Amino acid sequence: MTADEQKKQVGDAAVAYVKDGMKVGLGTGSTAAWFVKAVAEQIKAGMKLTLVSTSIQTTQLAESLGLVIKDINDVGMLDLCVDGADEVGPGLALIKGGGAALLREKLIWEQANSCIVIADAAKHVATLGKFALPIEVEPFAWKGTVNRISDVLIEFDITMMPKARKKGDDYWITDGGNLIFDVACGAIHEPAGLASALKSLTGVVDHGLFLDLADVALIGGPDGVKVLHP
Ligand SMILES: O=C(CO)[C@H](O)[C@H](O)COP(=O)(O)O
Repeated sequence: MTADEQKKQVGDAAVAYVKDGMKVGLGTGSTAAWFVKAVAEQIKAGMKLTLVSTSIQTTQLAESLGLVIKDINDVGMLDLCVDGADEVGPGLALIKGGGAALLREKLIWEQANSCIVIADAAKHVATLGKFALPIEVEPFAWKGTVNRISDVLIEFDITMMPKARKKGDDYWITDGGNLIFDVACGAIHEPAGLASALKSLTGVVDHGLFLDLADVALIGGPDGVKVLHP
């Protein structure tokens, strides 16, 4: 079973958690895209949902399928958010942001009563950190911010320098107008400590560690979908 087949498998499986009348957050990325397509099928079949999106990319996909995306500020608390991840670790600690949507994703996740992460089997790991940790940085005075990030990383025995994400020759700019720096951590032994240390830095808008946010993980694989809880 290919990774893409597993992504479809979990995107389709997540629809079982969606009930008529719910307010639902749509994640970003190739796995979440399968969920968006499955939601579009449900709506075509008559289900009524209020939808919000975690990125311009997802909004464009949803609208191309005929879905209506509401402004998050007009809908209050969400019932559910379904999104992909780059790594799913112990306790459903996650690395997200491979698609550079981590800030809007985290905002939507934190405004949802329940969050489901969907991923193919390769994303399920024993220790977070093989996937480079994305950090979203305010562009003004970014060099100073990156120096402060490097100092924090050293405190956590991470010696790799943050690397600016680029699109061709240009810096990658997020939907919110910020830069992304990726850190090849290797292994993150203290995710909670690292998350709060990074978040405390002026100039760091947010980072891709999603801790204590996922309620359920659906992991794809040849033997079917595994359902994990923290
Ligand atoms: O966090 C994300 C975007 O910011 C994505 O959910 C994550 O990168 C997984 O993407 P994919 O499903 O394409 O592997």
